[in-house]
Amino acid sequence: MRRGKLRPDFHKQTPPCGHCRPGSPPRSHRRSALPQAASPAARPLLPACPYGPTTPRSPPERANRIKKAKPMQVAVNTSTVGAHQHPTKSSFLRPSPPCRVYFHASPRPKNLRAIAMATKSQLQEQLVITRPDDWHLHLREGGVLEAVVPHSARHFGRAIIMPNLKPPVTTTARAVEYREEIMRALPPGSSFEPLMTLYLTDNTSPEEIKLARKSGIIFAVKLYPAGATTNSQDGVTDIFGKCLPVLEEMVRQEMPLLVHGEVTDPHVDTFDREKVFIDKILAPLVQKLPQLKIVMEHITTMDAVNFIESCEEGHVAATVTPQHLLLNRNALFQGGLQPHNYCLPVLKRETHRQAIVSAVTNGSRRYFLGTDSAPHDKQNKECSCGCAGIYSAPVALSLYAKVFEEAGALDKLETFTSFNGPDFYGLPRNTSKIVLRKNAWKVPGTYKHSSGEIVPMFSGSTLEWLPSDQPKE
Ligand SMILES: NC(=O)N[C@@H](CC(=O)O)C(=O)O
Repeated sequence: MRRGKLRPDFHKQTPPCGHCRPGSPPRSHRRSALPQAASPAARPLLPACPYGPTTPRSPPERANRIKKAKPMQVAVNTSTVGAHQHPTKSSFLRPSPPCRVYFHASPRPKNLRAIAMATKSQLQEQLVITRPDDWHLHLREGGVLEAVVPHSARHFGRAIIMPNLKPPVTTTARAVEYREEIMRALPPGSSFEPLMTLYLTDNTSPEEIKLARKSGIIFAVKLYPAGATTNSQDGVTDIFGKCLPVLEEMVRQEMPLLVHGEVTDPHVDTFDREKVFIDKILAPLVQKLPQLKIVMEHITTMDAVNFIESCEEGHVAATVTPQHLLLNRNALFQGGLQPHNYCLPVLKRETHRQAIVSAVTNGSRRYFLGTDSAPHDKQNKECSCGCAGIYSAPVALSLYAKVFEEAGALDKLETFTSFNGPDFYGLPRNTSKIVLRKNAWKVPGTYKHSSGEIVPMFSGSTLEWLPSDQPKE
């Protein structure tokens, strides 16, 4: 395959999950799907429900269910998936019939299994990994910035800072000012490094890209299709026309393009906007400028996974958020409208979530951590026209660890959180470490800022994998 060219079978790939037939499991799912489906813990997280606590299935009941299943057959009840689940008061939440997924696994000798379990239980106590970076972060300005930046700075070494402010960060001069504001808001002694980005418009000039590269503080340019999401009204309307000279300069300057991958055509169904963007914009862009480094931000579909896999490794990559790994679109409606699970691109159906989990937990170098942590004031989320964006910075690491643990892939977590991002951007990996302890901790209900409060993802829930700077003695 030549650099930047799409594989010819890109549009014909087998859906990786939910439709597998005996004898033909997609290769990408054989390893990760088995432990994920077989493990009773392998279900998306269920945060606090306004209707009361959820009732988990008792362990013996789970064991019977697994024992009764025929060999090589694992039942996945898709009705258990969603941010809120309430079996005891759920006359309105009728379980859908289980979706059967078939796997072929070779029998493993018992002693190997015992070794694997022992290793797993040791790993569960404490994980020490290279300090992660966040390759997609919204910090905002003023009081909100001051309230949220300590959460990112506590766990992450660096972060790619999104430029969708009001007005957006379209020039190097403005990026320098914004960076200074971020540095002033950091807790004393913090070594957190903001990696700044420019907001691409139809009027961005190639000279601005040269300036950005020279500045040494700008690491990428962000493409928002005009009208796609929060503060994107000044975004791009003519990528292959007005923006082409800028993109060509970005190739020369080796400046990555970060893409919000959704079309804005109101006639395209919201749930199809990512796929249509790939077909109409991204795939042609990769063909046209095969040397341009592109990050498809916050991917949400198996179409995006297939696209990323079809591209030359090291040229096109993707960030993945905790919400798109843990939640499907049921989480938007479970027990009533859930504004704090609303982000863009919107959560998709379960088969897409599974495809993304499988892609990131197999150790691939094409995917890296990008929380898309996007704080909005509570009032602007819980209102008649709520903002898109999930505030995940304080919980993100715990959630990523949960995803990898449930996929039986904790050994791949560090690659995703701490290696793939810097390797793609051509930056050194962090040298300091962070510890994740298997300790239960409760997510605060809200975080206060100067003029209001922010509700974090999974607010009020109990999570495991508490991040800390200090290894246990
Ligand atoms: N993710 C979101 O839903 N919102 C982001 C913008 C974005 O990345 O789409 C925001 O800035 O609020």
